[in-house]
Amino acid sequence: MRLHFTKMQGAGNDFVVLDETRQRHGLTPAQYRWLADRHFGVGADQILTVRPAPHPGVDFEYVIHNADGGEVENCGNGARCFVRYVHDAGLTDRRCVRVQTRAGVLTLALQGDGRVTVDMGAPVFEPDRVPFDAQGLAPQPEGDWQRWPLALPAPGEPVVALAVLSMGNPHAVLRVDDVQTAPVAAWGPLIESHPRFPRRVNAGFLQVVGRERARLRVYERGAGETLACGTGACAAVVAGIRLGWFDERVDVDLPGGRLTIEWPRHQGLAAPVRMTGPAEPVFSGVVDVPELP
Ligand SMILES: N[C@H](CCC[C@H](N)C(=O)O)C(=O)O
Repeated sequence: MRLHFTKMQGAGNDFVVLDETRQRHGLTPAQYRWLADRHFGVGADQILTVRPAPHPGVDFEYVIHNADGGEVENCGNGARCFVRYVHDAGLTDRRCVRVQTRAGVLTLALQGDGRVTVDMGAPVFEPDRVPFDAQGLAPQPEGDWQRWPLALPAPGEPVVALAVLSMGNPHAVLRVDDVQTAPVAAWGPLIESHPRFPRRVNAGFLQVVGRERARLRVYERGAGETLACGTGACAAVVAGIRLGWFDERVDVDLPGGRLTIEWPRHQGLAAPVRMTGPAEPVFSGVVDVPELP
């Protein structure tokens, strides 16, 4: 199947963008995996698909597949690239669009300086909506929101304390002294696939630099460590604000670039998280995707 695509990146998190506004391609998980493969395919952390609005309340449908071929609920860096794509491709003349994802509706706005601001919606702590093992995940009263002990499956591994929450997609945040020396390669896969997370989880390694500065590395569900994770930056800042480490606006430095996250916690736990960061096209191309079951 011959496909037109556009390669994009947001703070180094990279994407293949497909336009299905006129027709569906009907790709299989194996074909999404092929497109994401950095040796046999195009190469990307995620595949983003633009589809027509499923209802009048939004402008487009925004569909996300991880490099492992699985469809997921949300992708923050991808959302910024999404609005840059639909604007540059002439699919809209608006600089602010609303999109429907599996997790809900996002509002995406192109800024004058080329960056993009996304209203990511409210974080979710309730176990019945957080795709985790609900055991013991009842929301804690403010102030003593516990960091969750997680006994890693490997015997002899230390018990780590994680903050778990959802930005539409699941996140587990671990505080570390220095992201450079954090055990991302060793612990990331263990946390990602730990039995406590029945739909797996994105594992964030957070270094608190100051009340308005953080450094973060993320071992992403279905993609491994990426150069940036937008929902991961949102989850880390929200967890840090609730645990008293941050003010309500934090610059987060990830290996691929900087994201600015704002959460007006004083408005309540249901306050929406806003993320601002870069979104850049890299190249466009045509590729023959093999027939894969
Ligand atoms: N790996 C994530 C999806 C992509 C999220 C990330 N690339 C972002 O920018 O938010 C998951 O399985 O939930």
